[in-house]
Amino acid sequence: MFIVTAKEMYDIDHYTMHEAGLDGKILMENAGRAISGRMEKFMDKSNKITVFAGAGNNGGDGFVIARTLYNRSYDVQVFQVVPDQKITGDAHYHKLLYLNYGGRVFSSDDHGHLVSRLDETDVIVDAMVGIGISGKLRAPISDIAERINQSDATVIAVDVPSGLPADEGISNFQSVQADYTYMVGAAKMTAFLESTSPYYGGWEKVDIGFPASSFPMCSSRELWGEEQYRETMPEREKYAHKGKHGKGLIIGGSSKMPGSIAMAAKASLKAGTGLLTVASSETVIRMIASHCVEAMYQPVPESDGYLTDDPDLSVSDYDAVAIGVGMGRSNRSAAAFRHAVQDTNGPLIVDADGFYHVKPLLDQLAQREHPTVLTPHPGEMAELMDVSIPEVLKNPFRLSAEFAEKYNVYVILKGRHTLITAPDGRQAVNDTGNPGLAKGGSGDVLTGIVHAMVMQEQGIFQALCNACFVHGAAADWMVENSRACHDLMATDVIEGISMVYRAIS
Ligand SMILES: NC(=O)C1=CN([C@@H]2O[C@H](COP(=O)(O)OP(=O)(O)OC[C@H]3O[C@@H](n4cnc5c(N)ncnc54)[C@H](O)[C@@H]3O)[C@@H](O)[C@H]2O)[C@@H](O)CC1
Ligand SMILES: [K+]
Repeated sequence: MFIVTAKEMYDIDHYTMHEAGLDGKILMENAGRAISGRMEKFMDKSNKITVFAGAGNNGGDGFVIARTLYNRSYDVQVFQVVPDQKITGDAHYHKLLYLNYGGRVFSSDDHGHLVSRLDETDVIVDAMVGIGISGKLRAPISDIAERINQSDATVIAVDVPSGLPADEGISNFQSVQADYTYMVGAAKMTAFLESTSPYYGGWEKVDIGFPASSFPMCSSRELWGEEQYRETMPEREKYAHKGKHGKGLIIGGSSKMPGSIAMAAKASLKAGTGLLTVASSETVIRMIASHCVEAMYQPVPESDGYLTDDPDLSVSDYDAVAIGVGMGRSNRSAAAFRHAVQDTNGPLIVDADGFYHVKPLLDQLAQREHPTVLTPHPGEMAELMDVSIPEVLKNPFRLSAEFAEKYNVYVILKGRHTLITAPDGRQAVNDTGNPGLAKGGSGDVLTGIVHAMVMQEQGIFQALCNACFVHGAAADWMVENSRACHDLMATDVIEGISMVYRAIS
């Protein structure tokens, strides 16, 4: 499923109508019919349905929904939230059809009727404003939005809850709070932002007949879920040997945080790494070796509990190197970091305290011939980019793309909707995971899975998307079957990896 901005959606519309030749009225018919069909799961024939229709094509969708439901014997009334003369074009065509079928349209200026109808309404259809919104919701629609939000009815939004644009970048907005949103043709960016996604309620995409080829032409952003995982995750060959699945190195750990690297190592092995070496201080190795017996260990010198550089550590001998987990922010470790950036001869994954060390080396990352992967959460991303955390949360798509392009890195911006970005601008939002992952250790496990995935036979971008998918799906499986979000531990997520591999292939 593609994720679009308003401009991209209008480009898809334009292509469909003017290049492929499908009439806009038919698209609107398809949208309204698809939504009314799916809405029926929320209703029965005794329900009263009130449709709020605006002036644009979003309102047009509303008139099709009203006609379809009216024609199926539902008790439907439409409240038009703009004067008659504002309803033009395809929306006007569908308004007339609705009237010709016998439907009734009222003005939202008739407050008495509006209030009494809302009192008895079971289902509200919000078709006031869609992705054509500009700025904050204006009166009278802003007042009606407030009334809708106070009502006890089930609120179904058409395309987007009225008040939200498709694009990221907003902070001052007022929106209808939907229980469920049917997004038309493609998912909209605001469905994945921390501040706006809750207004969508549950959601799904409805297909209205846009040519499949128009989406990749207009957008390079998609939602990564089970379908994409199944399509891209490589199968293990029958005669594969351990060397085929990657010879990996993880560098990190400090005496204060020995667990991090242990979890990353376990996750890496569990996710499929063929041969794993853990490079850490002797103190850390003593603490963790019995917890991860499958790994090999390479002691490196330490100072005051922190790793220092070991010039003899041959980072170039490994297929992929992960560095940073549990490493701490001591400047004693800076040289070890530079060593990994300069000599790693394959994908380099940087996480956690690694960001502190990598920041002065960003220009060097840009020169690396092999992929570099950074896995920050919004706070770490803000520090890397010298912007505020609210700024990152407001513009995650744009900031990740700018950063990835500038420094030639892959970025995994972690969060409720983890966003994966490639240096060439491709982006994916991961579809799995739950609040149980908001806990110390989750990031270490993700690093381990990413480390394993980049060594399997798949494109690097797909590898990162699949790593995020497996991480979230493992957490989901555990929460569905044996844990709750409260008690889910990072080590449980490692256990869940097996279930994902067994269940989805
Ligand atoms: N072919 C198409 O163009 C299709 C469009 N579709 C629907 O059309 C929508 C986009 O249609 P439009 O481009 O006509 O735009 P919208 O219908 O989303 O919005 C435009 C209307 O909203 C009003 N408006 C804008 N900002 C406002 C604000 N801040 N406060 C109050 N009112 C405001 C404008 O005055 C205008 O009347 C999509 O969201 C989708 O629902 C679907 O029917 C599929 C096909
Ligand atoms: K809407």
